[in-house]
Amino acid sequence: MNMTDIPSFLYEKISAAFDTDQAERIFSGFETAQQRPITLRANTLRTDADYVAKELESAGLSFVRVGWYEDAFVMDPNVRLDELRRLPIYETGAVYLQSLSSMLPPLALAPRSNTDILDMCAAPGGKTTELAAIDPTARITACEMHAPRAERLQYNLKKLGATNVQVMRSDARRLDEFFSFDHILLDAPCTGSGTVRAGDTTANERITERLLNKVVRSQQALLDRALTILKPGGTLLYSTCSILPEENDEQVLEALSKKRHRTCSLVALDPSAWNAEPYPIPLLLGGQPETLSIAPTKEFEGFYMALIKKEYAQ
Ligand SMILES: C[S@@+](CC[C@H](N)C(=O)[O-])C[C@H]1O[C@@H](n2cnc3c(N)ncnc32)[C@H](O)[C@@H]1O
Repeated sequence: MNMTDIPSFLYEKISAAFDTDQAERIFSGFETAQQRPITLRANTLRTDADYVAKELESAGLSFVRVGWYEDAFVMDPNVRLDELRRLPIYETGAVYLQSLSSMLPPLALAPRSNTDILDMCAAPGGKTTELAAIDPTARITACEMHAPRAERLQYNLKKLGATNVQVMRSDARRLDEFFSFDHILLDAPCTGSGTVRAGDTTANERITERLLNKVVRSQQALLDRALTILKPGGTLLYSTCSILPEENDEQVLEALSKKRHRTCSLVALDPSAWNAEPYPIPLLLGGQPETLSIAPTKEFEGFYMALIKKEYAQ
């Protein structure tokens, strides 16, 4: 493989953070990502997965259903975006184009029914709408700081029929302690290092030390706030589409080491929940045993998840 196809900063970071086998897996994942097929989620707020399957078949678009999630579809590599976008199921919000990795956090959070949920960094709303579909009885607050992205979020919520969601256009780092939630999804801003495709000429300018330092600061502040406004007895799912330990395990362990968060601890995520064929999740090895790092592959973006529980104070 030609290493000049991978951003040089990222190449060095990955080589330093992982053993040779895992680093090679990541680099070859970036290579095969060039052929990543389109994936989508049936939006059960509008329809069900069998109806989506029938509509795709009658449009002559081939797909494979995913073993661990009945609403997930992997399209044949020959299916083009414009073919999908023309379909009534796309126009009416019966499907949402979403990567397989990014379907995992709402499933891993697995909210109890009829609870208060905060999606802290929500736009464009893939995971918000998935949460809304998982539990239409939930009261979901979707926070987004950037105005144009908040508008996109609002648009997607309406299109997909997620009526149990309130949008809050604010900086989630400053959410008042007056708010509290049973479940929080913190899908943090990140370098996007897991989504790199070899040969992407813009990635070298995008993924830099400066960006890493900026997102690490923001992740720290967001995680600190999330742990503060999580209700005792509640759970927080932290995720990034990065594979760098600075944004993932190191970030989570640093937050949990703070005295003020002593009632919070990691809950082990069980990878066997997403092990079914076809498309079992490809795990990266060597991280914290309770958390999950997903290797970039042809079908999956590199991704990270950690689940945290807050106990009642003694
Ligand atoms: C990784 S994206 C979220 C993707 C989204 N969860 C989804 O599944 O569609 C991170 C989002 O967080 C927003 N963001 C970044 N910093 C924020 C902050 N301090 N408060 C609220 N939103 C923030 C960004 O504008 C971006 O839309």
